[in-house]
Amino acid sequence: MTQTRTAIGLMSGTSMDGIDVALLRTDGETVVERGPSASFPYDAQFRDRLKQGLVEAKAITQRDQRPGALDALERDLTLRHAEAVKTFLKQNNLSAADIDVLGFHGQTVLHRPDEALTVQIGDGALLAGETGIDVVYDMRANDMEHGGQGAPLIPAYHAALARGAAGLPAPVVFVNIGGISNLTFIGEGETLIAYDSGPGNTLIDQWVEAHAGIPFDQGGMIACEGTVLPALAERYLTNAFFTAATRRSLDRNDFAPPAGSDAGLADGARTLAHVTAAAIIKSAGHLPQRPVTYVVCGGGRLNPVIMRDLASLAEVEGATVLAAEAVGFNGDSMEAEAWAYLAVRALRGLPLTYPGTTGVRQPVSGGRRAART
Ligand SMILES: Nc1ncnc2c1ncn2[C@@H]1O[C@H](COP(=O)(O)OP(=O)(O)OP(=O)(O)O)[C@@H](O)[C@H]1O
Ligand SMILES: CC(=O)N[C@H]1[C@@H]2OC[C@@H](O2)[C@@H](O)[C@@H]1O[C@H](C)C(=O)O
Repeated sequence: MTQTRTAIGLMSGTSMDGIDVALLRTDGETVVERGPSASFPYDAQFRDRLKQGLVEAKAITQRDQRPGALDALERDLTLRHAEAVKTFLKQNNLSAADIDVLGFHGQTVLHRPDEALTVQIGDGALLAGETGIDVVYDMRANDMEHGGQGAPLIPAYHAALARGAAGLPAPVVFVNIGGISNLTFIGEGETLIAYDSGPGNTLIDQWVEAHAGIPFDQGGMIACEGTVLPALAERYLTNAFFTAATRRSLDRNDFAPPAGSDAGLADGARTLAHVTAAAIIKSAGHLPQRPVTYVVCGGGRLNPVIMRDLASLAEVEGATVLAAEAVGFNGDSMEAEAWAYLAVRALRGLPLTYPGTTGVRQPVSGGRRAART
């Protein structure tokens, strides 16, 4: 029998809102148990440092380079993850000895799949030393080295969840609406197809930050006061990303927010919420079959304006949209759970990605290991 391991996944996503932590018991194939989860938000000052880090990362040509303040940022980001792990363990009456491995995503500061360059800052050895737990990190690189897009990596976990959830009307598509959105199609015989589907919340976040000084449009309160501006929406939805013959993964900066003169605050937020929903449906048009069910995770599912638009666009195609919770999953912690799952797969040398999920030449494992000291 294969060993069931207890893993903690750590995700700092493209929204740069904080660290999601989740515990998972798994053998790397079956999800034996989804455990507790928590979020540790970044303060405004640290978010600003991360944003500055994205600017400095543009100078990177080799993935181990850390120009400007990136070196210090990597260290501080890692120490914040270590603190998050320690607090999480304490909150759940656990000790380091109870955990077999940490799956550490780090923070993507640069993602250029066309140049086979993806950079996640995060020091695995430092995290292992600080927490006393083995770490698997840098899980995107090997996929890229084998011709993949380096993203998305969550599909293997979506497939495991779908296997354990009897009665989900198929074909099912998992949608993650984070800073960027991505989707995973699970068809007959576990056919797995996945790709980034477009801008998620990042345009909305940048828009309301610039024009209202707030980090995100909580509950879609601003968007629901506005009207969709069709010309502005079309500017995004006619981007070559949606019509290209092959799917490519996105960098946070691939889509820029509108100029201040393009819209008022509410109309801008409303239009961008529509773009988020319409981008998903448009991208789903590249799938071999129309989905019957969309299961939505990520922070975007908490914006009712996005969810309403997504539901009405899906309905036209005969599909139903469900928040992850409606089918018993946790939409906030799914990515962190996935990183726990992937870490255990990496320990077993099992594939993390497949030709259908990242375009990699053959299924490959990945990740680097750092042993506890
Ligand atoms: N209550 C809410 N109402 C509206 N939007 C919300 C709410 N909570 C979170 N969000 C949105 O979700 C975003 C965070 O989503 P999430 O944590 O899934 O992203 P991420 O993991 O950083 O991104 P990615 O999946 O691209 O790596 C926030 O920046 C915000 O835009
Ligand atoms: C390079 C990178 O960090 N990509 C992220 C980003 O955020 C969402 C989307 O773009 C996805 O491709 C990926 O994260 C998810 C968790 C993944 O790899 O599955």
